[in-house]
Amino acid sequence: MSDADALKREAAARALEYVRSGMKLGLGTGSTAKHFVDLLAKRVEEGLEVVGVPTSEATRVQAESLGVPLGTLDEHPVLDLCIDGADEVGPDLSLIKGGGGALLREKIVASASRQMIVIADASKKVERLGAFPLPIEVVDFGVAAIRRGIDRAARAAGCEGLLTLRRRADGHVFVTDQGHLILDAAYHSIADPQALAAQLSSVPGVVEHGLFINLASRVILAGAGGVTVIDRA
Ligand SMILES: O=C[C@H](O)[C@H](O)[C@H](O)COP(=O)(O)O
Repeated sequence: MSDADALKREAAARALEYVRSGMKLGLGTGSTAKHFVDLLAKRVEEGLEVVGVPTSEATRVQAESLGVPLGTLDEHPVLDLCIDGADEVGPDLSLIKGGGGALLREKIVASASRQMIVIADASKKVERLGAFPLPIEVVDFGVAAIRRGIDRAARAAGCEGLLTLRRRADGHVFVTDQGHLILDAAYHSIADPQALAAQLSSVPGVVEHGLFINLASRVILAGAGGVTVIDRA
């Protein structure tokens, strides 16, 4: 296991301390959330009773293969706790998510959860969001027009940057679990995430964006010096 991976697992292990028997859990997506699901499965084997609602097909397949009981948001519209990774964590615990393309289901699940705990290695903590390209999920219709709409909206929030259509490693266009496309926006530095979020949400054809504001209640960061837990003020 690489050093970064060991830190991700450490953060995931700490998050498990907040899980109680009987809880309905949102299960995040990505390499850090994968560690959490793995550790959770071991606790389930030992008798912990939980129901997980996965935020992606990848997480569903992993959790299912490890024997974690799963349900849907239709069966459980309110979840006790959602545990997920992040691509960037800002000072007020606002986040950029969607590096793995799961932002839409992740945001729906996080919004349906009483609490969201973000787990990450300490390198994800930033002074200002935006160095990580912001994923924007769009419908597969009129993408050139949607791009123009996004550019206009972003400028109104003080952001400008190249939009890149996400592709898979094999060169094919990346399609999300919901059948949409992703434009990765290189804004570099987002001065007002709330304003940008509102602007992007107003563009027809934008399904969701990777700015998660006022959703994370707690962030667990694992770094060389140990684990830090930060609660939203
Ligand atoms: O779409 C993917 C998610 O938002 C991930 O939680 C995020 O990209 C962080 O992933 P990782 O834990 O692999 O860095």
